[in-house]
Amino acid sequence: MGTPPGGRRRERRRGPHLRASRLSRTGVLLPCSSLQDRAMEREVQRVRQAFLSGRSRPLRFRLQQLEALRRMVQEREKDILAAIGSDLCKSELNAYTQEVISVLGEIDFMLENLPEWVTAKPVKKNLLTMLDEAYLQPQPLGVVLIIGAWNYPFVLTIQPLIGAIAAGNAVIIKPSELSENTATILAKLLPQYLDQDLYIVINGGVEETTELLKQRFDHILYTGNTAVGKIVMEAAAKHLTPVTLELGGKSPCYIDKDCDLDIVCRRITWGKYMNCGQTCIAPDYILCEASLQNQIVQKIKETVKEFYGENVKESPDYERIINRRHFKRILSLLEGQKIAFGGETDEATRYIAPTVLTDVDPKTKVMQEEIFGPVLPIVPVKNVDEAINFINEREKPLALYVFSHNHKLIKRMIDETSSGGVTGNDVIMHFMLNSFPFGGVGSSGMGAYHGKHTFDTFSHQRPCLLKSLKREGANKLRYPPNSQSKVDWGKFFLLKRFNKEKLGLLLLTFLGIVAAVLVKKYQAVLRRKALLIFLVVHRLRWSSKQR
Ligand SMILES: NC(=O)c1ccc[n+]([C@@H]2O[C@H](COP(=O)([O-])OP(=O)(O)OC[C@H]3O[C@@H](n4cnc5c(N)ncnc54)[C@H](O)[C@@H]3O)[C@@H](O)[C@H]2O)c1
Ligand SMILES: CCCCCCCC=O
Repeated sequence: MGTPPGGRRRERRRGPHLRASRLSRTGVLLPCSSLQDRAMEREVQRVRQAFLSGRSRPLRFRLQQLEALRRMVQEREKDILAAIGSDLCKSELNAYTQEVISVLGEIDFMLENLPEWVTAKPVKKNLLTMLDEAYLQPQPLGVVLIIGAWNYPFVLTIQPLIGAIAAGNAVIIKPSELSENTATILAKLLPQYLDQDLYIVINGGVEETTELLKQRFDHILYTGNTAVGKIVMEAAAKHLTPVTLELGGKSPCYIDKDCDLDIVCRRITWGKYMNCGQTCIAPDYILCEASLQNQIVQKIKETVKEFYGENVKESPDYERIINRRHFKRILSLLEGQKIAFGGETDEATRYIAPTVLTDVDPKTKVMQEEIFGPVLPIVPVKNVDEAINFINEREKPLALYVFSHNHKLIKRMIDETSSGGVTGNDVIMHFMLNSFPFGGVGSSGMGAYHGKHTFDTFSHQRPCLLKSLKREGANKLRYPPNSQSKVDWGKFFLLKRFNKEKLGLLLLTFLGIVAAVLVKKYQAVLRRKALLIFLVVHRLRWSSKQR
């Protein structure tokens, strides 16, 4: 890992030093802005040409690229863990469990399921199309832009990449400049393992991201804050590019009286202070009855000691705030608050101790913005009704947590509120199940990914209807001149619903036709005649019922 916890840390220059270099295949950038614009355009063009060559589409190629990506993660594991470690002061073990495992699991899942996902799926047909071929064919969208976040800089960039490759797209990856070491290692390693024209990394700061966003993409997946999410969506709108926005928000955590507080506080402590609170789905604040407050503080305090020892600063499991700007922002949230526990800070190492605030006034700053740091406010409420109102009066959060032995209460919370995802009696864990789509709702985001959902996000489900140039007789019904009889036939074909009995009858008719096909000489004629007789009989019965 990089700088050891508690050791001296150098505040790195971010953005500017990345900008002060030339844009190349390994993802570094030019100094002069007009040169940079053109270079950016050329890079996107190069990726588009590679996509148009068609080589990203065959299943075999996608599987090979995913296998190469898995090899990269396995062979260069130490470098990847060191980069993550330097960015967030994270131990190798934590970097592995919080980032690398999910990536490996996602690649394996794709490799296992991709052959099935890429195949065309037949769809249900109606009377009009029953003799035609009708199926959905997933197809790649084209050139996808992935803008990553710094808080889990590896998994939040590579997990979408896996799905984009699986879906057959070309991809431009823009890692966050705040996690500079991971950004650099991605730009170095990816071209060594993946097709160098189809999948490229572009590094840089806000200026470069702004420039990049002027280009036309076929989909943009952005992970980060809501304000930048709006900038991304506005830029995408200029090209009518669809977006997936993985944003943040204040994820509430309601603790009911009827629960086991020891277990509840252990789970909350884990989810809140992991990665020093810099987790998009960390419980942002607690809602509970005032009488529970002191016990919760006490139990969180005990758990912090159990997890990180007497001196949290020395724990290899406790990370640091990403930069000075965020450090100062989090400190400003403590002003005027009652610190029940924690509150120690060290600017030189960007250390903020696990902290709990009690009796927090909802009007204060700490309750107005996403905390994204190791500060946990407790807001007392009278009961579950007040908690539900509290949540519903605010923006829709990315996650919601509710703790109770009372299953009905949990269900009620789910029914009467809205959030990107929910976990009952735990935190974070819905992120780990890739059959769930991961994403927000309202101001916490739009669209989702993980597992098959990523494949779907980066695919177009193309409806394909293949008709024969024969059987023109039936088509006469839709050609002018129109008549009442044609309208009646049209109504029959489009509005008629068969119940199960009638479907059975239809099946029998077809079986009869099949038998006829086997024994008779003129099978095609027979089949059409039998079908016609069946349809005429049904149409007449249906018309007489209508009257
Ligand atoms: N939903 C999720 O999966 C998820 C995951 C991680 C983080 N988040 C959210 O991200 C937020 C923290 O990340 P952050 O906001 O510090 O990320 P950030 O500021 O690093 O932004 C991420 C990317 O946006 C670009 N960017 C920043 N400002 C820009 C601008 N003005 N114009 C164009 N591009 C710009 C950056 O270059 C970077 O690549 C939190 O709100 C957190 O909840 C969400
Ligand atoms: C093991 C925990 C991973 C959590 C990742 C959350 C992504 C959002 O910040």
